[in-house]
Amino acid sequence: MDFDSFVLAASLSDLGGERAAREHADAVEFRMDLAADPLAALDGYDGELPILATNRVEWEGGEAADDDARVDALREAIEHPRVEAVDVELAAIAAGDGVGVVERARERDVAVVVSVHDFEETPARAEMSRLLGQALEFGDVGKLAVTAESRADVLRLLALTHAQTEAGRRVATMAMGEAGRHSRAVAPVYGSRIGYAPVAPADATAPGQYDLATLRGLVEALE
Ligand SMILES: O=C1C[C@@](O)(C(=O)O)C[C@@H](O)[C@@H]1O
Repeated sequence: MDFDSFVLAASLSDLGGERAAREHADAVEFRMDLAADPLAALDGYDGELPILATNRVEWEGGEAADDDARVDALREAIEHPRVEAVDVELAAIAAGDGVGVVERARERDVAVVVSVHDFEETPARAEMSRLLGQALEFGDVGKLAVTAESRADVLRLLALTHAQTEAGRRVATMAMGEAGRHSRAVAPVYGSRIGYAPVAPADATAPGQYDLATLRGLVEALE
């Protein structure tokens, strides 16, 4: 996965959902933290879509405990031939335990998405810019998911997305929550490289997500 252009990822906790995702998605985001036996699921994967592996830690909105097992599982996932990208939290890199994942991904030629989530607010532009700058020191893509409370929040995120893209940086941005919902359709217009969507609305992995078919339709219509 090179993220040269927009990638729509179907967020799945069960890789069996790939069949239903195929029609609209470019990739699967496998939420390992939400799966019962993620490494066995990877071994049994015979889908068509490439996999972005995420093992989201609990303090960043996921369900994985913050222990060695989480990071070890991510490292093992990288060895799987269909895993073409891996998500590592910037905070995990800063803490040190994410560094080995990035290094192994580099050795395997697996793309690295370094992510930051803010479940409270949309920070000031300078702060968002700083976070993406740090993420891009380690990742092929810097991903920033913030929480919007107003249209002004979304505008700030979109303006930043546009500026980063114009400067040749690969970023993925989205505003979580109701007020930010439309950002998921509009941010790709300004250069955001990744969108995330569940196949069915009930399986949303973040607040404000559209279902996959809807997001594909919106992104296509705005292209
Ligand atoms: O980091 C992200 C982005 C996301 O939080 C979203 O807002 O769509 C959804 C997650 O599944 C994914 O890992």
